[in-house]
Amino acid sequence: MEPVLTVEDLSVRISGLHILQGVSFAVAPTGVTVLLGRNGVGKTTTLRAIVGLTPPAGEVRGTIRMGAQNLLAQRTHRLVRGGLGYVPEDRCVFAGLTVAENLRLAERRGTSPAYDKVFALFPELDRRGRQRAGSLSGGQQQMLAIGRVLLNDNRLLLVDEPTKGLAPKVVTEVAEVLERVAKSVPVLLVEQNLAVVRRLARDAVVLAAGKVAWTGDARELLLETALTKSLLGVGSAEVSH
Ligand SMILES: Nc1ncnc2c1ncn2[C@@H]1O[C@H](COP(=O)(O)OP(=O)(O)OP(=O)(O)O)[C@@H](O)[C@H]1O
Repeated sequence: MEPVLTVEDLSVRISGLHILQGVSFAVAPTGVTVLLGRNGVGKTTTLRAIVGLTPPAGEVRGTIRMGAQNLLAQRTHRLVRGGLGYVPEDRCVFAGLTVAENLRLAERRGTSPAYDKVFALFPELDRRGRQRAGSLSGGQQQMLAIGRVLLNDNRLLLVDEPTKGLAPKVVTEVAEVLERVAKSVPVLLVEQNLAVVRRLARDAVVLAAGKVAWTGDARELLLETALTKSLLGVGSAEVSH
C-alpha cells in the first residue's frame, strides 16, 4: 500500500540549531504511526514542518509528499483545506469562547461539518456546548481539540502528545478515542506514554540526534527492552501490560 505521507531528507534549522538533519520516513495509509524519541529530539519540529508551521526564522529543506503534492511549498491553510488535520501539543482551544463557538470556528466554508460524527465520539462536547472552553478539564480540552479537527474530512491527522499531563483514567479515554478515529483516518502520533503507544501504534519511527534511528513494528520495539532504553531512555518494562 502506498504511504499517505512520505518525508524525505527533511532538514530544519532554527536560530542556528540544526534540529532535523536529513529525516526520512513514511506514514502508512491506515492506522497509527508513532513518532518517538527522547525529549527535545525534534518530534514537534517534524510535525510543524509537515503542516507548514516552522517559525519564519527557520529554514526547511527536503521533500514532504502527500499523494503527488509536495507539501513543503504550501501554506498551512491550504494544507489544512487539502485534508491535513493538526492537533497541536498545547491544544490551542479558545479559552474565552464556548465549546460550541470553538467548534463553529473550525467549520470550513462550502463544506458540511460532521457534527454527528464528532458528537458520537464525544457526547460531552454536545452536552457542554455552552460551557467556556477555558473551564473544561485538560482531558475535555483535548477532546475539543481533536473533535474540532474531525469536523472536516481529513486524509491524515497529526496529533502531538495528546495524553500529556492527563490523569491515567483520562489517558485511557483519549487513547480509546484515537483508536476509534484511526479506523477511518491514518494518524501520525507523537506520544511519550509507551502504554498508549503499545495500544495504538502499528509502525514506529524513532528520532535520535536529528536523524531517524529506527523504524519498524512498534510492538516489536517495545519488546526490546535494551533497545527501547537506549533509544528512548525508558525501559519497555515500565509499560503497564
Ligand atoms: N522556535 C524555536 N527556536 C529555537 N529552538 C527551537 C524552536 N523550536 C524548537 N527548538 C529546539 O529544537 C529542539 C527540538 O524541539 P522539539 O519541540 O521539536 O522536540 P520534541 O522532540 O518535540 O521534544 P519534547 O518531547 O520535549 O516535546 C529543542 O532543542 C528545542 O529547544
